[in-house]
Amino acid sequence: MFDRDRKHPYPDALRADEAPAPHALLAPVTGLLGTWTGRGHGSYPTLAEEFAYEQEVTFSHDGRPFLHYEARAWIIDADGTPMRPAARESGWWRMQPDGRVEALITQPTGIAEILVGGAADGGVDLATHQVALTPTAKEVTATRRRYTLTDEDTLDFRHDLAAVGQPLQYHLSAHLRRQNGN
Ligand code: HEM
Repeated sequence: MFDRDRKHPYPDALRADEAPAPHALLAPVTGLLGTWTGRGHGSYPTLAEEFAYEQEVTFSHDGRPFLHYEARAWIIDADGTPMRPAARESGWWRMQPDGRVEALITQPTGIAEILVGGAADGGVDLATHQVALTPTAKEVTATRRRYTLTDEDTLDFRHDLAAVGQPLQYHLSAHLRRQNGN
């Protein structure tokens, strides 16, 4: 049985200056390591209303040349009070030479995305390579995700979406701050 108290022999690191040392191929993305939180807005032509949300995003690594990515969001009202849980996703960003990135991201809404792109100058730009859908998932044909480190503690995020018959266009943007300590 899984022993919750057992210390994992290969824990993930949330910072570049803690063990294990980041793999050399992580160099273009070490600035992303850690936990980020902040607020964002979203809309889509098929939705009656815009929405505001709060999000927590974590990037970690275990010394190998990939990041573990985890994000969860919840809808908030105008005062910032949580209204209901929203999107969750997790995945792996496989770093290649020259800052190329191959990402695999899955969502509980039945969507599995494979994205390719690049990391350079404090920014990551990922676009759909393939999308796989479970039989009951909404139709998603493409996404584009852009992350920009505006300084070492501030991460801007924009997510474009092609879904339910609509062309690729704005779905979300958020302004995230690094959580203290990581
Ligand atoms: C921070 C992350 C996200 C938030 C807060 C968010 C929020 C929302 C909200 C509030 C809706 C309206 C339906 C509802 O109330 O549930 C929606 C619809 C939708 N979202 Fe997102 N979303 C996020 C990420 C994503 C991602 C990553 C994808 C796909 C890759 C996606 C694809 C869609 C689709 C396909 C719809 C349905 C549109 C329609 O049927 O008209 N969303 N989203």
